[in-house]
Amino acid sequence: MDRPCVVVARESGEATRQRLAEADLIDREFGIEVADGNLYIPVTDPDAVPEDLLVTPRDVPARTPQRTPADLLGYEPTYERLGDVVLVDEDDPERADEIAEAVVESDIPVRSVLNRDSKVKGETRVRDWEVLADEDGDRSPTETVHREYGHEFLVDVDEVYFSPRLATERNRVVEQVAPGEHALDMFAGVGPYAVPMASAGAEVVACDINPDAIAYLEENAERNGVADRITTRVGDVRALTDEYADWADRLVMNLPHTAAEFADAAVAFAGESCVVHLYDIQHEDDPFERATTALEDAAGDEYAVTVLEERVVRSYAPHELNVCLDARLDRID
Ligand SMILES: C[S@@+](CC[C@H](N)C(=O)[O-])C[C@H]1O[C@@H](n2cnc3c(N)ncnc32)[C@H](O)[C@@H]1O
Repeated sequence: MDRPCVVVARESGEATRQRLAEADLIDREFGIEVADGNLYIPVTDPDAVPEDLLVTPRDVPARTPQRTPADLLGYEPTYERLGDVVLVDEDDPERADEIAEAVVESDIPVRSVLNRDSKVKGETRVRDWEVLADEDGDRSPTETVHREYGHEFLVDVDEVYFSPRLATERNRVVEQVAPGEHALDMFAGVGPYAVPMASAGAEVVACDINPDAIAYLEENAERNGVADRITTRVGDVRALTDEYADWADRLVMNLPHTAAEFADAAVAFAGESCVVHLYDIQHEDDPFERATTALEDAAGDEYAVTVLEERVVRSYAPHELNVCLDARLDRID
């Protein structure tokens, strides 16, 4: 029987599949079909599909039902998938073990199950993990390959900060990048902004204080074929203000809680006209005030600050929001 499917060229298939998955539009009762260089992705609600995608009827095969951890447990556990690693956030050790066992027994592809063992810590924002299950003793249970909007990232959550939850937000920023622009990723991690910005044609400088993050970023630049467009630096990004003074057309400042303290460095990096994506975590009452004020104070009468977008990325804690301020700095002659 025909089902509504998004049809897309195979090269853009993974990026489209991810967009549809994030919008929760994939009809998981049917399989994705590859034919004639195209992917046919069954969707639950054709009217909700973004207008730039084409929907067509197609007789795609029904999927054999998969056993999920929830089927085995009788309740819906909370977990995130990062490549073939499953990340659990469970305080009760018995319940954590029960979830890990169900995850391994289920039909989801998994190599290891990790439980959060601390909050993110210190400058590098890395947390401790407890290994609950490790199905392949030959590889590190904390290292995996994560795929996001057509790019792949090798990441070890024991060595570097990484969150798969920001995929849509990162793509929103990357979609604004123009070929040839200078983009400086001030807190780059393993490169989930830097690598796709380079793929979009930007000349990228990526900095991180964590040497392991930069080692992974360099590996990820190679994996995604953009190593020639990314320059890396290890250390406090403020040490680069002379080397990259007046250089940037775009700045990514993804160090929520503290990025606003780096507004002076951002102004030093800014060229004639520079778009800044400044992330913050603030109370819901006025979540953009601190970032806006910090940029305006740092800009002084050297740059005009125009707010382009005030975006709520996600809820962080009760009454606290993770937000992104998009602003443009234009030099005043
Ligand atoms: C929240 S993580 C974001 C990483 C990456 N942008 C992402 O989306 O996955 C912030 C990163 O900033 C780095 N960092 C912290 N302080 C820094 C500093 N002063 N200069 C450069 N990097 C810094 C940390 O090591 C960490 O990798």
